[in-house]
Amino acid sequence: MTWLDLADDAPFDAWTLPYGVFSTTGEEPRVGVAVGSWVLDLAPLAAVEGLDGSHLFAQRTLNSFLAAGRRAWEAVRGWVLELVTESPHRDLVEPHLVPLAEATLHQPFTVADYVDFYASQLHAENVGRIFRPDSPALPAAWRHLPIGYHGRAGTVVVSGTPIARPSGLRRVGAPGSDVEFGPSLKLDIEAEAGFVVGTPSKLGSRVPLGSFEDHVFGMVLVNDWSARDIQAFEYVPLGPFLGKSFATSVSPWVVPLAALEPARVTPPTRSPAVAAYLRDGDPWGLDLQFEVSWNETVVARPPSRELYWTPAQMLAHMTVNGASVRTGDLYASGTVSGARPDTGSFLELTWNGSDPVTLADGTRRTFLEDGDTVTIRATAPGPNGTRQRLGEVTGTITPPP
Ligand SMILES: O=C(O)/C=C/C(=O)CC(=O)CC(=O)O
Ligand SMILES: [Ca+2]
Ligand SMILES: [Mg+2]
Repeated sequence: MTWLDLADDAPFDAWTLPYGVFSTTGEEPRVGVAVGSWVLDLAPLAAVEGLDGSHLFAQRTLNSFLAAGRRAWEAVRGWVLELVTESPHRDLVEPHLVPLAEATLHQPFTVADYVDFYASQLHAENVGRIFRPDSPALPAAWRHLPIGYHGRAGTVVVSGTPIARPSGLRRVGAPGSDVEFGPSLKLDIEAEAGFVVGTPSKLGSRVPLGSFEDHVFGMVLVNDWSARDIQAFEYVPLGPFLGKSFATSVSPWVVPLAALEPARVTPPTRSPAVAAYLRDGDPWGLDLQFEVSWNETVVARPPSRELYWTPAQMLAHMTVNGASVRTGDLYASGTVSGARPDTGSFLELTWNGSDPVTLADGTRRTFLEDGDTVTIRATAPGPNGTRQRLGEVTGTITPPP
């Protein structure tokens, strides 16, 4: 229970307590925690309290705090939970609550490497059917390992950043038609969960499943914008390149793994049995409920609980060859799709444009038009039967530069 007066429709409750970087007019960006409709300004509060770690918060990114490691994350979360739940702290805390409406939110962390997985079976099968109708829906390796590709860290942008329509080479007509250069005609979204690495691993070592929580700090919502026409032409056989590298949006608030404890579920049974390094005794399936809005019309509610691979397995896989991870690494689940229409992409929702959706204003859509706005939100089970909000990631399409 919190002493704060939280509206039912407040962006966050007093449990999730996500971290971000904010500024107010005339002041430097710094680390804050969102609670209700406020941001708790951690640096001055930690200074008043004489905490060792106060320097971690007077920073323009979360990276120093991410690098401080699991003990520090747990200690700070414990401190913040106590501040917002025990009423004697009210006089101390109140002067450091900034209304969210007055805060500018910045990119929360500097992204080191960015990897994108492909963990939703329904998504993989749908895209297989659309792009590779003459092949099996699932690639041969799909049930053996979490398939992924390396993305572009430098074009990960914070929610609200305008997304310029990319141009590239693509076929405008059927397979075999002329290849032309021009603005993408099939600009799409991908609703995903992204995981943020805090503690690095050593080159040449692995991060076993059981060490997931020692390395991964938390989760963001991701929109992996995708130009399907550019992608479909360029990506055989090396995988996504310019069709996805122009921008990937992330939510400004990083939800700590600790807040997701009540959302953990057992993932689906894997068949055939997976290799030992992917066998999870204490699994990290997550029961997230996404909601995709297209110009304010909710068009899909993709659930994540059926994802075949968990974020712990993704990390174990990413490092099984001795590749190391760094503070600020971001890796995403891949598009989260349930049965149609609850898919995490419009490629699937409109079946490659053949089955348009009607928005609340009566207009019909296949892929994104200039001026369209997409907002992805998510909720998850919280403590004691509550439901917690996990924030949102939004972006508006602007004409090609
Ligand atoms: O299956 C394909 O040909 C393409 C798949 C994607 O574009 C999805 C991707 O980026 C990975 C994911 O988000 O699941
Ligand atoms: Ca993706
Ligand atoms: Mg992308």
